[in-house]
Amino acid sequence: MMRRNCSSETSEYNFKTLQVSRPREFVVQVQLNRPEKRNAMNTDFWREIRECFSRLAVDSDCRAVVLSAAGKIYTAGLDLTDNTDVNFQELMSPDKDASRKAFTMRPVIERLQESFNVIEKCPKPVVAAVHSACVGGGIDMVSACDIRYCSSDAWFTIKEVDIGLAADLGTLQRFPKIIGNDSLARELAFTARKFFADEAKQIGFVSRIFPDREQLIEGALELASIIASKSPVAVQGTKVSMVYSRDHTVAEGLEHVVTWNQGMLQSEDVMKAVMANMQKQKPVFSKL
Ligand SMILES: CC/C=C\C=C\CC(=O)SCCNC(=O)CCNC(=O)[C@H](O)C(C)(C)COP(=O)(O)OP(=O)(O)OC[C@H]1O[C@@H](n2cnc3c(N)ncnc32)[C@H](O)[C@@H]1OP(=O)(O)O
Repeated sequence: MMRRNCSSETSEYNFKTLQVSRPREFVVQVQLNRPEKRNAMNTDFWREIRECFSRLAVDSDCRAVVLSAAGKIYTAGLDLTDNTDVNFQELMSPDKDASRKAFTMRPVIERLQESFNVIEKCPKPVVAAVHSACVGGGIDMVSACDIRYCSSDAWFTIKEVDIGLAADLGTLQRFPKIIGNDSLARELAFTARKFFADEAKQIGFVSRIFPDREQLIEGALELASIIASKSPVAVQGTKVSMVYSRDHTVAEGLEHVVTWNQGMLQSEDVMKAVMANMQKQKPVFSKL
């Protein structure tokens, strides 16, 4: 496959906690980049990941995303030292009425949820490339991705019960559907038991394991590159339809894709793809 290396960092994605680059044609790599704090999710992160994926959603030079992380581990989850978004001390203080504190918390949690919902709403497929530890909020995040790959040293924990919380950023909603085993999902969420790469693959949480981080990133970029070589109209329609269908009946999903394709079948990409297929050539699709 032809590889145009566009590895330079992109000036339009200038963040403190994320490093964004374009390592392959139409592929964007978003790297969690606070390694000294084990990529713990602080207030800058919650804002930046929201901004980043909102922009990628409408970036015509992006057709697939790899979500990786710099440093020793993938992520330690919620930054337990940052009380900007969630101030546990203030919440426990008896000075303010409980229901008023609850009303204040609601939009805060909704905003944090949106930080990962944007990954699912982004129509470009997102491949999570997980090495070493993926803790708490990390499971929320990668559960919102389309595909998960990991390295053989990876381990995961739905850690929230250990800090006295019910996970509230998507794990409890998405994880059981990903693994298709409600009993095991509950076991892992009730106990915070660590599960390692082999079990993650066996239960369907990740689809491939690579020997180390380097080969993991290479494998994830290769996959993203293949996805990016296909019609963006077809790929993005496929993601939108699969996300919709997960949460609806078969009949509703079919109705949705009829409505989608009654417009999208008019795409020039259909003819280009068919012709290229017949002529055994590689199609070139214009930007979307
Ligand atoms: C409304 C609620 C929204 C979201 C909720 C999400 C829930 C969660 O995410 S629950 C999970 C919370 N996270 C944890 O409990 C993990 C705590 N960290 C660890 O267990 C370990 O750090 C480790 C992940 C296993 C990694 O170990 P190691 O590689 O040995 O690193 P350390 O020496 O422990 O840490 C290095 C450095 O990073 C800081 N750090 C690590 N984790 C966090 C964290 N979660 N929050 C803030 N800071 C963290 C650690 O303090 C060290 O900092 P120094 O300045 O070097 O001391």
